[in-house]
Amino acid sequence: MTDTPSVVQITAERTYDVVIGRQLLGELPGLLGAGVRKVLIVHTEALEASAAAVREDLLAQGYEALLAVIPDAEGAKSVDVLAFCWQILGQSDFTRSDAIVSIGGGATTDLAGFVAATWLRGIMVVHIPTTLLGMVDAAVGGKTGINTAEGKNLVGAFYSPAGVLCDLVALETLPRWDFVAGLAEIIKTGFIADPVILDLVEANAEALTAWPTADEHLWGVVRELVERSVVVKGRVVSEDLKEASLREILNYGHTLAHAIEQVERFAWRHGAAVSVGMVFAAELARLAGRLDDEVVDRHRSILGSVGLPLTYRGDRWEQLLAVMRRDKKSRGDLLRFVVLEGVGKPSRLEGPDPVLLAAAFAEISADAPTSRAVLL
Ligand SMILES: NC(=O)c1ccc[n+]([C@@H]2O[C@H](COP(=O)([O-])OP(=O)(O)OC[C@H]3O[C@@H](n4cnc5c(N)ncnc54)[C@H](O)[C@@H]3O)[C@@H](O)[C@H]2O)c1
Ligand SMILES: O=C(O)C(=O)C[C@@H](O)[C@H](O)[C@H](O)COP(=O)(O)O
Ligand SMILES: [Zn+2]
Repeated sequence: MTDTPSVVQITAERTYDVVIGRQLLGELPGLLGAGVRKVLIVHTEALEASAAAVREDLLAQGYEALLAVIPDAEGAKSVDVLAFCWQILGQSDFTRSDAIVSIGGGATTDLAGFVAATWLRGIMVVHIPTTLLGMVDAAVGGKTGINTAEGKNLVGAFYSPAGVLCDLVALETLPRWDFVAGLAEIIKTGFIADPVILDLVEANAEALTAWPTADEHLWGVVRELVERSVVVKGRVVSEDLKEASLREILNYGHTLAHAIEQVERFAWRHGAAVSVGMVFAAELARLAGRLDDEVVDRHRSILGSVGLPLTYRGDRWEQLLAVMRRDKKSRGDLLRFVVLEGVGKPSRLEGPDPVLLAAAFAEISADAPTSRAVLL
């Protein structure tokens, strides 16, 4: 694998680079610039060593650098953790010329991005994603936020970072199932916009599920998957940062996924829920006469081939439906879904008949009928 970093430039609110490569932490001062004096490094305990290394580096370069240790995973995305970070910033006199650096998975970058968006109505943030999902999706594009008791990401802001450093070295320690969860968003990107991604995953499925790996070829594949996913996301958010329309395609599979996460009290990984959500969306599109069997089958085969779940328990439909009504794509009583009309051909399905929705859910419920003739 080449050691030369690749750069994807995004113009959304501001112009910034997403740098993809190895050993990139030395690039951080260049992204922060000379005007910044204080930096709050937001991280979880799992990333303590990386955060300490970044802090040492920044101190050596003359910055004042503080650490904020936040809870792991979805535990970070709460109003209490947000207030904890605000308190550190306030007590340390952070001004508009200071900055936040996040080091961690998507939960950390979502929280830290929202801290940056809200402190003094917006200070600089640089993300250093350390999960596959963070690199290909969460750290890129400026969606930030927290959960509330009523649902996932219900409070947040669109707030673009000043830069993103995807240092692939971080993936060496990423546990297999967190790596696989990241593949779900990569596969999503393949279905909505880049079929080459699907080919790459299909050709390397077995090896990808044996993560972590020392196989140089596979590292090259992972790098290409990260680059391709970031290119798609960058293109979409550069055109529609605030999700007026096009950006909704990045939400493929998420209407049901977020409901599953909520009903499961966040015991499911986001990527796993997105996997089930995409199979549901594919079934919905098929039942609505929009998508052919072949593409629906390809959802099950590719997601299943990397070990992602394809079904959900059948007895929670009413609960899921209630949560889905709070999805950000809803308009009043109108439920709206991103569906596909083919690979790379996303569209919307608005206000589907409740019978159709229930039938699509029956197809993915753990006690799903083997026949696909539910509505025929
Ligand atoms: N803002 C967006 O556009 C966007 C996009 C996709 C997902 N998200 C959000 O991202 C979150 C999911 O992100 P995630 O899958 O990265 O989960 P996560 O942030 O919960 O991280 C998963 C686990 O990996 C650990 N970890 C992180 N980096 C590691 C490393 N290098 N080595 C070992 N362990 C490491 C973490 O401690 C955690 O336990 C969800 O909250 C989701 O809503 C946001
Ligand atoms: O960037 C986007 O836009 C996305 O929808 C990407 C999703 O993968 C991500 O999970 C996002 O956080 C979901 O956003 P939400 O608006 O549905 O909360
Ligand atoms: Zn997602």
